[in-house]
Amino acid sequence: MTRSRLVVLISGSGSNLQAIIDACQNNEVNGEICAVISNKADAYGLVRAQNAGIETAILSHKDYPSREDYDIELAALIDSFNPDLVVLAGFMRILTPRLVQKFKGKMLNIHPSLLPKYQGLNTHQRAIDAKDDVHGVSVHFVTEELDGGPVVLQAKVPILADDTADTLAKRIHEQEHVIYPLVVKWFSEHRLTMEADYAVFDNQPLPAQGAAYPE
Ligand SMILES: Nc1nc2c(c(=O)[nH]1)N[C@@H](CN(C=O)c1ccc(C(=O)N[C@@H](CCC(=O)O)C(=O)O)cc1)CN2
Ligand SMILES: NCC(=O)N[C@@H]1O[C@H](COP(=O)([O-])[O-])[C@@H](O)[C@H]1O
Repeated sequence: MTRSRLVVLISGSGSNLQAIIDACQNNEVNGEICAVISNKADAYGLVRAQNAGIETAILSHKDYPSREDYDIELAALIDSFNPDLVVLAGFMRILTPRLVQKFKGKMLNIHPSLLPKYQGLNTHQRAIDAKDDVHGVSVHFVTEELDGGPVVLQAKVPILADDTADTLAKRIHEQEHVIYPLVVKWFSEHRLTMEADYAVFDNQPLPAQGAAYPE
């Protein structure tokens, strides 16, 4: 089966990018990352991509007068790699409806909350401040509504009494690196559609290789 062409967008450390790089390199995912695009020149994820021999591009939003102008350029850059899937992995820019519509159904994002709770930023601290006992992470399709697209897979993580945003984020990151490659794998095997509702994993043991995806 032809490998899915992936373009990954980042703004920072790129640990989710690294998880997907590793999953592609060990053939857990039938995909190849054609390019990594960052809006930040100092994103460590660019180093991760270069170390893996993956083409990188920097497109700074600060170089454009408006969000629309930036997204026109970003859409053209993404398109130039002819992706089957666009993966937002810590990409910290809100995308305009025009760009979202161009890639709708083949653009995923990972968000550090159990959507629809805590859309937006600073989710870990907000969950702690609300005295929630459970938090988590969601992989969802990207739509015009910020963090409002159909959720594909979530992982739940308990909030411990002595948790800080940093200690909670560390445990959430661990689950991110499990579920994001899994969802990318399902997409590369043509098993996902925006129209379906998928299950939520309560961090149960993940399906055996090749098992059916959520009922
Ligand atoms: N149209 C959409 N765009 C984006 C989505 C989406 O679902 N629909 N997901 C986000 C990812 N994201 C949370 O998961 C997110 C990223 C960035 C922001 C934000 O407020 N960005 C600010 C700048 C913040 C900064 O530079 O640190 C901004 O764009 O002005 C909120 C949520 C990606 N885009
Ligand atoms: N709103 C988007 C958002 O906050 N995404 C979050 O950014 C981090 C990126 O880490 P990484 O650069 O190490 O993959 C991840 O925790 C991801 O959930």
